[in-house]
Amino acid sequence: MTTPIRSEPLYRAADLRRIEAAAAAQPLMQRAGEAAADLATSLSRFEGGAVLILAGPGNNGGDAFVAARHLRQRGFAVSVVFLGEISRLPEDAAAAYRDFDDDGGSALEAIPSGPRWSLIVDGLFGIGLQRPVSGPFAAMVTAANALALRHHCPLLALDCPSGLDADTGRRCGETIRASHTITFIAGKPGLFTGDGPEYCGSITHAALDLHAERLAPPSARTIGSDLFAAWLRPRAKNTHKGSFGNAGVLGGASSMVGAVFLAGRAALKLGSGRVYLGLIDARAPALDPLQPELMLRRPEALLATALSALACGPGMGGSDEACELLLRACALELPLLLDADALNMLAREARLQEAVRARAHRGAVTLLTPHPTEAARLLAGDTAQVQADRAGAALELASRYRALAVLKGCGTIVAAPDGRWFVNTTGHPALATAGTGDVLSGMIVALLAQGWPGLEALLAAVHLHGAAAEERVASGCGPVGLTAGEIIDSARLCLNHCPPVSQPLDCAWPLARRARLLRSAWLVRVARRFACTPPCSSWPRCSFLPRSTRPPNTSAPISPYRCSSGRATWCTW
Ligand SMILES: NC(=O)C1=CN([C@@H]2O[C@H](COP(=O)(O)OP(=O)(O)OC[C@H]3O[C@@H](n4cnc5c(N)ncnc54)[C@H](O)[C@@H]3O)[C@@H](O)[C@H]2O)[C@@H](O)CC1
Ligand SMILES: [K+]
Repeated sequence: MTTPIRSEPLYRAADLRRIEAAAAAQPLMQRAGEAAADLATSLSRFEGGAVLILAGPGNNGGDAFVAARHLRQRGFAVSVVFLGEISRLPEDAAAAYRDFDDDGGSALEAIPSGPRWSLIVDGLFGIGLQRPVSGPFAAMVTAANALALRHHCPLLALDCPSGLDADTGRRCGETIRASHTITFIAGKPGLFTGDGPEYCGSITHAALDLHAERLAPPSARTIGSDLFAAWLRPRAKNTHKGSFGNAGVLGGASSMVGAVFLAGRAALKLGSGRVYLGLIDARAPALDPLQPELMLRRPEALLATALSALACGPGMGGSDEACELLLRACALELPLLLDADALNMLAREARLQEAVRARAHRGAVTLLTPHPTEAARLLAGDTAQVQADRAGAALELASRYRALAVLKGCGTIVAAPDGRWFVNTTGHPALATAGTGDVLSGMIVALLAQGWPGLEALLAAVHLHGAAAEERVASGCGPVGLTAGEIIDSARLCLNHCPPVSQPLDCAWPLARRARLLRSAWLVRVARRFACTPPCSSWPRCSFLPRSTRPPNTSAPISPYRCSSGRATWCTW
C-alpha cells in the first residue's frame, strides 16, 4: 500500500498570472499546445483518427490552435470549431491561429456531423473564465459532452475543463466533463476540490519548462506524505504504552454511542498508547466488546483523566449537559479537536466561541473538522456558499475561530489561521456514509496524543483516511456498502506503510529537500551527488525515477515523461 508521496504546489489564477508575466519572453503557448498534442496523440483511439477541437475566444483557444496544428501535421483528421471573431483574439492566440491557417487548417463555426470522433479537445476556456458558460458556448459544451459519451471517446480539457472555476472547483454554467485534463505550468486548486475531481478526469501536469515555485510562491499545496514524513518515526525499542499518549473521546449521548466507539477504535489502531472514552448516555455499556482495549468512563471522569489530546463531538447531542462538558473541555490545556455536535454547539453558543478563541491566546491548539453544512452553521451562511469557495470557507473558519480547520468533502481542505492551506487528493465517494467522520476524528486525536503537531496530525489523518477508503474500494469493500469501521484497519495499514523520512527516496530533488529536513550532513552530501544537473524543472519528478516508484494513482499515459532536457516536461498524478 502506497500513498501519494509528494505535496505539489497549487496556484490560483491571480498567482499564475505572476508566473506568466515573469516568463512572458518564453513561448509558453507553443509549449502548451505541443504538450497537449503529445497527450492527445497517446489518447486518440485511432492513429490518424478524427479529432474535434473546440477553440475559445482567449488564450485557451490559442493552445487549442497550436495543438490542432501539431495534430494535423501528425496525420490526424482535425476539425477545429471556433466561436467568435478571429480579429478579437489576444495576440498570442491570434498568432497561433495564423500558424494553423498558414499550415492549411481552417476553423469551422459548428461541429460537423459525420465523423466518428476518436478524441475531443476542449480549448474553450481556461483560467480566464469570467462568468457562467451560457448561450452558444453552453450549447457547444453540451454537444461535446454528449458526443464523447456517444462515440465512447476521450475528452481532453486544456488547462481545466471549460465551465469549471479553476480557483474554487465550482461549476459555472455548462461544464465540460473531461476524461482527461492537461494542466499547464502548475496545478490549480479547483481541479482537486468541489466539482473539480468529477469534471477533470485524470489530470496531467505540463510544466512548460518552468519551475513555478522559483517564480512565485504557491497559493496552496496538495497533501503528500512528505508534509508529515518527519513525524513518521520508527518506534524506539525501549518504549511502553505511556510513550504514545492518552487519547480521549467525549460524546455518545443516548442512541449515539456508536460514534464514540468508532472514534475510539480508530484512535487505538492509529497508535495511541491508551484510549479513554467518555460516554454521556448514563445507560451506555461499560465495555466495547469488540474492542475491549478501550477504557470507558463517565464524562466527568474522562475530563479528570491525564489525557494527551481530546476529541469532542461524536454523537454528543446538544443538551445543556453536553454544552457544559464542552466548556470544561475547552478549559483544558491539551490539543482539542471539535467535531460533529461539538461544532453545532460552537456555532450557537457565544460562550463556547469565546472559550475556543481564548485557547488560541493561551497557545492551546484547537482543531475543527466540519463537513460543509456544519461549516455553514459556524460561518452563519449556507452550504451552497461554503461549497462555492471551499478554500475561502476553510480559511475564514481558521481565522474566525483561531483554530486549524478541516473542511471535509470531495477534495478536503486543511487551513491554518496563518493563511496556509492544503488540498487533499486521496479519498473516494465511498466515504459518503455514516461514521466516517467519527473515524477521522479518532485518527486525528491518535496522532495528537502521540505528540504530533496539530497541522501535521490533520494533514496525515486526512490523507490516510482518504487513502484507506481507496484501498478498501480497490479490495472490493466498496464503493457500495463500505462501512466506516472497515476503514480503520486500512488506515492503520496505510500509516504503517507510509515512508518515513529515513526510507529510500525516489527522486533527487525531493531527496535534497528531505535530507535538509533530517539535518544530516551525510544525507545532504548524498542528495547533492544524485541531484539532477540542472535540477529537474518538471514537477519535480525526473525521468530516472523507476516506474515502480511512481504514485499509485498514475492512471493517465506517461509516455512523454521527460526530464527538463526534453521540450515538454510533464508528469502525471
Ligand atoms: N498567458 C500565458 O502565458 C499562457 C496561457 N495559457 C492558456 O491561456 C489560458 C488563459 O487565457 P485567457 O486569460 O485568455 O483566458 P481564457 O482563454 O480562459 O478565456 C478568456 C476569454 O474568454 C472570455 N470569456 C470568459 N468567460 C466567458 C464566458 N462564460 N462566456 C463567454 N466568454 C467568456 C473572455 O472575455 C476572454 O475573451 C490558460 O488557461 C491557458 O490555457 C497557456 O498557453 C500557457 C501560457
Ligand atoms: K479548457
